[in-house]
Order: sequence, then C-alpha cells, then structure tokens
Amino acid sequence: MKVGIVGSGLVGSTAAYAMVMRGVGREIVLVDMNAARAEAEAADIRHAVPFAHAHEVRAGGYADLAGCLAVVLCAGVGQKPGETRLSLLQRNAAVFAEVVPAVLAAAPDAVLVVATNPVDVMTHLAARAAAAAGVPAGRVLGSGTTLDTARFRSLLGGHCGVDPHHVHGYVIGEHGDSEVLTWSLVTVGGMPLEAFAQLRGVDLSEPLRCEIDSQVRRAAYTIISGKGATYYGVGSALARVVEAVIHDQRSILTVCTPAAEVAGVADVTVSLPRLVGRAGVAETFPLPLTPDEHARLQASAAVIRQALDELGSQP
Ligand SMILES: NC(=O)C1=CN([C@@H]2O[C@H](COP(=O)(O)OP(=O)(O)OC[C@H]3O[C@@H](n4cnc5c(N)ncnc54)[C@H](O)[C@@H]3O)[C@@H](O)[C@H]2O)C=CC1
Ligand SMILES: CC(=O)C(=O)O
Repeated sequence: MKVGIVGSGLVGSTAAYAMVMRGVGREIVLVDMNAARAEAEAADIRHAVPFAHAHEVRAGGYADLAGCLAVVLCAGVGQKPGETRLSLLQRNAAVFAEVVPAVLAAAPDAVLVVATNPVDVMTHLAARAAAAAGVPAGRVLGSGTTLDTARFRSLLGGHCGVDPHHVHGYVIGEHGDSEVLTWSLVTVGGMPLEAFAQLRGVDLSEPLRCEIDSQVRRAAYTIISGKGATYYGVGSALARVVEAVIHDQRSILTVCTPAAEVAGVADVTVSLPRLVGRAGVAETFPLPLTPDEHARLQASAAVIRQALDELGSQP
C-alpha cells in the first residue's frame, strides 16, 4: 500500500512519521521542490522504522507517485505569527496550479488528501482540477476540521476527566476563524454532555464554554506564536485520514470536500461529518443543529464562498 506526500516540510514529514508510527500503509514517497529536504526527511524517518512498523520510506519525483492509493498535498507556505489562513490563498493557489496537474498525471487513481491552507479553498481548487481530468467526485478531500475536532475532544476530555476517545463532538465549517463548535451534539460515554456534566458536577458555564471555544479556534495562532508552526496535530490527523482511505475503514471524519450546497450556500467546500473509505468521501451526514449553530455554519460556508468568488475574479 503506497502513499505519496507532496511537500515534505514540517507538515508533510510529520504526517509520514505519524504513518510509520501508526502502521498506515507500507510504502511512503516524499516529493518536494527541495529535493535535498525530501531526501533528508525520508532518511530520518526511515531510521525510526526499526522502532515502529515495517515501511519503505523514500524521496522521489512525481513519476514515483504512480500506483499510490492516496497522495497528501502539503506543499506551500504556512502562516507567520498573526497571519490568517485565508491570507495564504494567492501564494498557495499558485503552488497548487503547478502541483495538482503533476499529481493527477502521475497518480490518476489516487485519493487526494489536501492539507495546505486555506485548506477548504485549496481542496475546492484541487477538486475542480481533478473533475476536469475526469476524477470522480469525492476522490478529493481536505483534512478540514479533523484537527479542530481533535482539539475540541481533547479539551473536553481534559475538562471532564475522561479519555477523549470517549468524547464525541464535531467542529464543522471552515478550518479557520469562522469554524463552528457543535456543543449541542457532544456526547461523553454515550450521554449528552449536559447530562454527563450534571452527573459528575462538571462546570459547563458560559465562561467555560467561551474559554474552550477560544482555545480551539485560536490554537493555531497560539502555537505559531510560540514555535512558528503546527505539525504534530495535523500530521496525526492526516495519518488517520489516510488510514481510513487506504484500509477502506468507512470512518466518520470531519473532512472537507465540494458540496452542491451547505446551509443554503451553493457550490462550497467546508467540513461536515463524512464517511471516508477507499473511494474517498462516500457520504455526508446532515447534523440536527440548533438554529444558532445552523446560522453559524451558513456564515462559515459564506466566508469560503466569498474567498472562492474573490479568487475567481482575479485578473
Ligand atoms: N490543514 C491543516 O490543519 C494544517 C495545514 N497546514 C498548512 O500546511 C502547509 C505546509 O506547512 P509546513 O509544512 O509547516 O510548511 P513548510 O514550509 O515546512 O513546508 C512546505 C514545503 O512545501 C514545499 N513546496 C513549496 N512549493 C512547492 C512546489 N511548488 N512543489 C513542491 N513542493 C513545494 C517547500 O519546499 C516545503 O518543503 C501550509 O500551507 C500550512 O498552513 C499547517 C498546519 C495545519
Ligand atoms: C496551521 C493550522 O491550520 C492549524 O494548526 O490549525
């Protein structure tokens, strides 16, 4: 089972490392315009293999992506302290204009998993190019809010004193400032969050919810101001998405993929809980949102639609 990663910087190399640690796939090819970086990252990760799962990890060019089941796209620039994800759009759209056709030519049957920011818009652009090349809908998806959902579950688990694996709750919409934390749908050990909190005497006051919301929404800004970039969380999220694809796990993950309509916004790409397997996204699940959550999802989808419209109107 072969996986490609294009863009072997911090995110791409950490995703490869997470795949080796988790035992996802059997062969990983790292591609980067900086071939020396790809070679060095591949060698460094290869040295971890005896402590983890059997894997061949190597650097290569686009032609080496032939036969990949999934190709992860992490090429491009990241945010500097204080920058928003959307501010990267022009620069990373130019990178994708070069990278996506090369990947489609080399690995026409692969599922494309986009990580480059702003990930919703970049996924929309990659999917548009793939559709023009005859790739079926659903075969291009983005990591979307898988990372934000993990941040939400991790904070709630810590607050409730429960392993986050038993906390279920989704962050949906844009992977960015307008994302929506669906508090009304959170369950802990099968119980609605409110019931669990009452049983265990856990604080769910408005200030507490605002604090968790801010820590999820602001996580990237906080981490980037402290260490320049985020990569462990997203690297693990990407390994999990690739695992669901190549092992055809039919997992429900908050990935993004183009949709005809989301909360009344037409032709847009944002995250919702989706069934992910060998063909990419097989199905999208509608959520029973509160009117406030629905309005926020609509506003979030409108942010991405506007970014796409502005990009489309560039000369
Ligand atoms: N979706 C998510 O949840 C997250 C996304 N990201 C995004 O991932 C992207 C990568 O971030 P980092 O790895 O930290 O950046 P980085 O600068 O460490 O790595 C980017 C790599 O892309 C390569 N590259 C640039 N243009 C290329 C091209 N035309 N062809 C091939 N390779 C090319 C560079 O040589 C570099 O090695 C950024 O857009 C960042 O915002 C970062 C964290 C979370
Ligand atoms: C950088 C980024 O998108 C994140 O850590 O959420």
